[in-house]
Amino acid sequence: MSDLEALKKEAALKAVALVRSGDRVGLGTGSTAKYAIEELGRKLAAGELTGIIGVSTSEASEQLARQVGVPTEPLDPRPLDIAIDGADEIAPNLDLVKGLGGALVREKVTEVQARRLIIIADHTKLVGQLGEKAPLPIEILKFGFLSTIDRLRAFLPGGQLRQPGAQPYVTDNGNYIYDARLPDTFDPAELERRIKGTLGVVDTGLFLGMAERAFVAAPDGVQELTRP
Ligand SMILES: O=C[C@H](O)[C@H](O)[C@H](O)COP(=O)(O)O
Repeated sequence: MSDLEALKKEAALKAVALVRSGDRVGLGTGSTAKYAIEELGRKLAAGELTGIIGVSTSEASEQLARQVGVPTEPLDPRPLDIAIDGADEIAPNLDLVKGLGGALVREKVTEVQARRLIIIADHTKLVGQLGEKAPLPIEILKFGFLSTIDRLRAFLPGGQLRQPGAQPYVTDNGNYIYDARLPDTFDPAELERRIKGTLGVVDTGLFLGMAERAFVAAPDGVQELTRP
């Protein structure tokens, strides 16, 4: 395991330590959340946790949960006790950019119902301001996507349709993603409103005011950050 992978796992174990038997747990998506799902499976198998139910934020996490023995249920209107997920950027106030793994919409729809959203990451995800390192993923309808991108480019120029190969990337919801370049200065809440008010947009990877705390692992230890 590389040093960075070891750090991601360390952060994940800290978050899973907050899960209590009987909890309904939002299962995040990505290379860091993977370690949390595996640890939940390990704890269930070892009898260190009982009766937890996972709610997956992607097909990939659902499949992993099955593999490691975490029982799951689809999202319903009941609150989740806790959700554990990674992030692409973490601002000092714990506002986040998420969605480089393509799961932003299911993550947001699920995690907004969590009493506690715990973010796990390695130290490379910390930024002074959102947009510093990562683009902002915006999920858009496939239908009319070029028109939607035109509308977005009017105030977010410089982004691009996510297209890793010959075809655009398709989300679990059957949509496309526009990876937007964020401006140097902006008001996150205002930008979120503006993007979501754009015809053809499903949702954005801005997670504002949602995370309760973050475990951020660095070579000299795991830092625990809480929302001010
Ligand atoms: O869509 C993916 C999610 O938002 C991930 O939580 C995010 O991309 C971080 O993933 P990773 O832990 O692989 O860096």
